[in-house]
Amino acid sequence: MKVLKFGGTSVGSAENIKTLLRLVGEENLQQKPVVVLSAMSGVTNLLTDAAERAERGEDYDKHLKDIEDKHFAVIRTLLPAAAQNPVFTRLKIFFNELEDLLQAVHNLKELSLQTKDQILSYGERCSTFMISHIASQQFAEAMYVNGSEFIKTDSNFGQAKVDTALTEMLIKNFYAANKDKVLFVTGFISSNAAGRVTTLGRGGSDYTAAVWGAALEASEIEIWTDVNGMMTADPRIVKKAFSLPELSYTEAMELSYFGAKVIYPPTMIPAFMKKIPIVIKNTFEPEFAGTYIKSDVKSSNLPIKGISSIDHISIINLTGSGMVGKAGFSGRLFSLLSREQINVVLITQSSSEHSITFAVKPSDAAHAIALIKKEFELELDANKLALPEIESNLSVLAIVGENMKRTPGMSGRLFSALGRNGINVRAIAQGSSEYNISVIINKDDLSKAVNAVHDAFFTDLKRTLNIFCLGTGNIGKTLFNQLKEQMPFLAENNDLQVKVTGICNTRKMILNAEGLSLEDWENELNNHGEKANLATFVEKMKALNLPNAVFVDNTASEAPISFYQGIFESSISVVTCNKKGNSADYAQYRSFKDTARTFGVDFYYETNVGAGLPIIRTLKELMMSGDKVARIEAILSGTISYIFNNFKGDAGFYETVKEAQELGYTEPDPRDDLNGKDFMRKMLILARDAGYPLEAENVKIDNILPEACLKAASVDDFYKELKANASYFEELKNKAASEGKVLRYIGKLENGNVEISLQMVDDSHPFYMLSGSDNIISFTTDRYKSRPLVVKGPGAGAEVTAAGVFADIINVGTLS
Ligand SMILES: NC(=O)c1ccc[n+]([C@@H]2O[C@H](COP(=O)([O-])OP(=O)(O)OC[C@H]3O[C@@H](n4cnc5c(N)ncnc54)[C@H](O)[C@@H]3O)[C@@H](O)[C@H]2O)c1
Ligand SMILES: N[C@@H](CCO)C(=O)O
Ligand code: NA
Repeated sequence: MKVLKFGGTSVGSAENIKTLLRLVGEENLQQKPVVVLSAMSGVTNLLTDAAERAERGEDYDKHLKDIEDKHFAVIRTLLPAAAQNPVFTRLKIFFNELEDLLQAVHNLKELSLQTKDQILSYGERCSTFMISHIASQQFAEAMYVNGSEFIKTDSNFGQAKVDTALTEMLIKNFYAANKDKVLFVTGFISSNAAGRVTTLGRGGSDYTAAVWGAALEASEIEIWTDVNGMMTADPRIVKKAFSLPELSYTEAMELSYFGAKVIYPPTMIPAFMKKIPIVIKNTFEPEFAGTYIKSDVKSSNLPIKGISSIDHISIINLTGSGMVGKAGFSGRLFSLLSREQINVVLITQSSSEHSITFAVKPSDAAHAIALIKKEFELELDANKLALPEIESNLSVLAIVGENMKRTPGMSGRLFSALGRNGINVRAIAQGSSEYNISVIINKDDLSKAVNAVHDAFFTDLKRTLNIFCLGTGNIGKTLFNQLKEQMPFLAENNDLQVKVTGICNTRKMILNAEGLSLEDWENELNNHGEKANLATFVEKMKALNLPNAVFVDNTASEAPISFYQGIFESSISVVTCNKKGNSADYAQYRSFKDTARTFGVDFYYETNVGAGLPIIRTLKELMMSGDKVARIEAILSGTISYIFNNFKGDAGFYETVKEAQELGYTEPDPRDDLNGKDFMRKMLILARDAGYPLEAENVKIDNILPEACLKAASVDDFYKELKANASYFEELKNKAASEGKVLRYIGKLENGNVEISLQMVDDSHPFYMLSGSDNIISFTTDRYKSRPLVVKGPGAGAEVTAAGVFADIINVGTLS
């Protein structure tokens, strides 16, 4: 059987409670799970506030009312009218008791820890009672359990210590007598020998789950929260942080000791003692595997598991000859602090024993100094000890992982990353277990430091790219073939692995964090994929939260564009051959670039212009190196180029267009090529990259088609009209030929103006000599003034386009 614990957010609203019950329903109900619940989010704070207000003699009615409303709204939403009454009645009894207690505090102006525990207990009791009743609509065997009756503790109110033997016996007996029930147990609360309510302190509901799990030898303890498990670093600081699939208990404790609030370390101890795996799962992304904390973790190639940090600490320095050789000095110091409940975060001592530095919470620092002055009065008076000094505005950063022990060079890597980034280290401590190396740095440097250290330790991973591919047409398919061919070479020569972790087309989609087989992807997608839904695909991609993720858009659709923004914001790079994004409104183009930059990810779209030809890149490098673009002249429609190069002699126009389509040069809809729209998009993107904030309507286009072709409502009609208008095209061709010229469709950008025109050029024109689907682009710049820089070659076709997409993908994370 399993123990499932749901935290405050998971029970925080009607919607979330429904999700929670669905998750419980998906369990194997043959072996009844035990469900441990927290108070609804916000309620514990409201209760604390109310109690403190009462103590000060202030009004607390609004707090009570808020708590009541929160619960009653859920009852009205999730229970049918007929079933509401008993729950309302019971909760009203709870609220009356609570009001009496608060009234008593108000009268006495005194709030003992014992009374406070009693008051707080109503948070868990209300939520759990209510939810167990909602659950009973779904499973008849749902039962409310006041957990305080089964977890027996000492009388240390606020942070009680569990009597394990007695507790385990009580839980076992109770469970045995109620084996057929799904127990909904209040987290956090317990009771002492006299039956008074006690509480288990911070992270108390996790602790409840661990205690029940250990007593019942559960197969697993699932902690359902609102994040995707434990991550390599605080994701608010490190955008590239990713979820860890597995951790040992020690690693999890070290990681969460500093910062990672996912689970409170002591709560793991009961599970650790009985080797029961703890799984951290996300209620809002249940399909995400989460983090397993267990004893037999698979060996991992990660040098460290993560970086944890404490945002704000103070350090206290003690120096003086009084410490030298005095066994027991540090003993006296630290037992004093522990007696006074001051938590010492970290200690370093110089080898000369001349000084001791230790870190505490800033709010404890002044108290610690006062205690030291009193305890060491004699030493201070005799000048054997200097007055203790406090330094504030500091942070702790720690790297954690069991592999450190076996791997030399770990601290070297840590300190060189800090050094390279100009971060000053105030103090260092290495846990004797070698699971943890901690440094104290300035608070202002914390974010930079954690990011730099994350990069330094997880760069190997950078070499695995996880790609999510949209579109399996002409370009998408060719890309997969190229990837398959090239994979062994990349692994061998570039330490690079490209994993296809998702594929989606208009019909089907499939995702797999392990990577999909490139031999068999088509069969996998068609036979094991689910029905395609782009929004779901993107959500699932984000949920997988893989490092170095790249979203590859190989469609010609508008649909994916609206997702780019959110994808960048999830720190995922985008590679696209789809021009629709960059050629829609300027504001959107701008926002894509800015967002990608803010989130430190890449946005590559080389194939938007001239397929695989290095055009976007060339322009970018010209601009970055300070050159100024005076003029761009270009032929950028591979399709029209092919048509003009092959529509000669006896060849018909219609047949030539068909050929271009069969050769894979045209857009999925060839009208986009012939009406100049595709060319317009490319010119617009170039102009924007060259620094002009233009819109599509600013581009002047010469039309090369007769009216009837332009108006064709479908591709079939379009081809019919091309046939019917054969003479129009013949005339064009003959006119050019009679003058010894060729037809060229040429785009020009000059002084922020863009136009595309149909021209007849003779052999003195640089664009005269072209063949196949060639594109040509000439950049006239400050530096390339009298003779322009020219890029020329095939600018359409599946192989060259897929190759351009491929190159963009492998550049992710490596080019700036
Ligand atoms: N052909 C070229 O030479 C060339 C050159 C440069 C750029 N491009 C660009 O490449 C892109 C793809 O062209 P293609 O010839 O491979 O097209 P295609 O029609 O052969 O394939 C498009 C694929 O996208 C999928 N798709 C469409 N809308 C989708 C959606 N909303 N969600 C998920 N999947 C969707 C389709 O199922 C199909 O698999 C186009 O944007 C084109 O402009 C092509
Ligand atoms: N259809 C496009 C493909 C390259 O973007 C062309 O003919 O140029
Ligand atoms: Na290109």
